[in-house]
This record gives sequence, structure tokens and C-alpha cells, in this order.
Amino acid sequence: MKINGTHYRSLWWNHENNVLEIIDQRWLPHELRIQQIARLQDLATAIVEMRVRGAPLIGATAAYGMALAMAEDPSDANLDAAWAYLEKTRPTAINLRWALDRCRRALQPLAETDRAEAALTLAHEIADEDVEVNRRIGENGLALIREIAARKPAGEPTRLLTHCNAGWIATVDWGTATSPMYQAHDEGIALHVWVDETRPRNQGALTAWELGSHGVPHTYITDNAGGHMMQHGLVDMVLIGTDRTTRQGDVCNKIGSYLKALAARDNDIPFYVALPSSTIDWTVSNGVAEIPIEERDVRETTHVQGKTEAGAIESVQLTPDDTPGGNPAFDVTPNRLVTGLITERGICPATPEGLSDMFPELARGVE
Ligand SMILES: CSC[C@@H](O)[C@@H](O)C(=O)COP(=O)(O)O
Repeated sequence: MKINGTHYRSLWWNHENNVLEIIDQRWLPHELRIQQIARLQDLATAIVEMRVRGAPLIGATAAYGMALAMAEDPSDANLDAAWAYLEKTRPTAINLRWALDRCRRALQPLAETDRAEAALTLAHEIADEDVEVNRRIGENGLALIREIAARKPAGEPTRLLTHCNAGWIATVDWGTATSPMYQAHDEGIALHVWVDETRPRNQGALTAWELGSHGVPHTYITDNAGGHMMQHGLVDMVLIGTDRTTRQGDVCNKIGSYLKALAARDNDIPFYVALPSSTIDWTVSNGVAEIPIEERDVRETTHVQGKTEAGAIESVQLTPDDTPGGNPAFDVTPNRLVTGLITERGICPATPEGLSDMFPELARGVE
């Protein structure tokens, strides 16, 4: 999507210097900083520190990590070592393992001399595919928004609520939850998006920045405001992304998503989740019992980063000195609270049958 009129992806390969370039998201929305990455270790740090973040982008970044590793040492031992090293960078988003498995499967049978080039080609392929898949998710979600918009009184916008940042910078381009929003806006449908701040890391500020750059009307609200907005008829649909979706349709996403699903159910508001099939973990069923939830540094809860009046980006402490903090980064919304899953192939119910009918060949992979 565009930043100040220039089209960007969230990461790209610099062919001149043979390095990966990323947007370092720690400084957004206040500063656009690009980082060049030439070493596997730096790429892993970028994932751990959330310079790159969002499930699909983590997957694409990891594929470039495998390419950097193969350029350094294409041996079998290093192929396995790079897989293991990258796999432990973040535990919840399954796109990470999906991309690493795909790379290892493709590279293992090749001669060592061919691996570096093949790994880079594959990383480009994974990145390009992500863009196309998200564009299609947008088309499928757009059909839903059109239906809701058609029922609205003239002059009233369709009001969506989103949580976290499932936007273009959480993917290679388009985003998952935001892709239908961008496409609806571009088609001329009047939209208004309620953007949850998403404490503790405030990914809502990233979503607000994205939507603002594209001209989509939106309002940044506190995480606690959503239920109130729903009770007052101000939300037509909740639309979020996911980091891991189980084979029965449970959805693991940024902490706080579950509470929005509960409020949506209580108010009879459709709750949709947008995802590429690479976010489905066919090996797990019960999300609450089986998905590992990342526990992040408590400093993310006790401190907050923002821009001072003088324009400097600074971190300040919110809590008394030495306050113990807890920071589970994701939660699971059980499938019974999910109205539907918007995928690149279409919209399906969040049920075992819904998913296996939509992706029979993937579902069969573990049966
Ligand atoms: C298209 S991204 C979907 C999810 O990855 C997104 O909603 C999310 O939870 C991101 O978490 P983050 O911790 O910022 O990587």
C-alpha cells in the first residue's frame, strides 16, 4: 500500500546489495525507518523484537532468513539449524513454521550448490503469494461489506471494529482484515472503522496510521470501549486477523480479541476473522488447550512508547517502580463465537467441516 503516495511492501529484497530490507515497525507510526538485514542473526532479532510482526509477515521474513542461512552455509546441518533457530523466535503465529517447513521441504532434496539461489527464489515466491492471497481475501470480504452496506440507511457508513493490526504491514501487502476495508473504500462504499488501541503494544496506532494513509475514515478507541459501542448500535461487524486457526476453527489472535467476540455475541453482531490458509494449524483442534501463548516482557505493560510534544520518540513508565506485570500476548476465541472465516478461497463456517470443505487437500495432509 502507499505511504505518502509511494507504494511500499513491508519487506523487499535489495538486489544491488543482496540484502533484505524491512520497515522497522518499532518506530511507526511516528517515523518510517528502513533496516537492511544481511545476517540470519539480525533477521531473527528483527522477529523477536517485533521490528517485523504480524503472522503472514513473520512467515515471509523467516523464508528470507532461510535464504540468508543458505547463502552462508548450504549444508544439511545448517538447513536444520536455521530452521530450529528461526522457529523459536516467536511461538504463536503458525505462519512461521509453515514457511520454514515449506523452505526445508523444497531445499532438502537439492544439491548444496543449488540451495542458496533456490532459497532466495522461494522466499520471493512466498512474499509474492502472500500479496495475491491477501488481495483475494479482500475480494471475498468485500462481498460481505457490500451486503451490510446495502442494508444501511442512505448516508450512514458501514461501521467495522478491528483489533490489533491485521493490516498491510502485518503481511507483505494488503493485510488480512484490512484488505476488505481497502477494497470497499476504493469501491466507494462509505466505511467507518473503530480501531482498538490494542494494549500493551498499541498496534491500533499502526492500523490508524495505515487507514489514515489510505483515506479510510476511522476512530481510535480504547480497548475497553468496544462493548459500549456495540450496545449502542455503532458496530455492524467485527473484523480481525489471526495468528493461528485450528482445524475446528478456533481462532488465536492478539490479546483482547476474545473479549470482543463475547461482546459481539451478546449484541448479535457478526464476528468475522480474515486469514490466509497458511495461518491454519491442521495439527491442533482445541485452541485454548493446545496453542502456545507467547508471554512477552512485562516492560511492554509497565511502560509505553510515544512521541513527546517536542517530537522525540520516548518510552515512559506507567506503573509504580517494580510493579509486577503479566503479559500474555494472544488469546483464543472458540469457534462458537466466530461467524465466519474469510479466506483466499471464500468464506467458510468456523467448523471442522467448514475448513476441510474449503481446503480438502490441506485437511487431508494430517488425516
Ligand atoms: C494479518 S496479521 C493477524 C495477526 O498476526 C495480528 O492480528 C496479530 O495478532 C499480530 O500480533 P503481533 O504480536 O503484533 O505480531
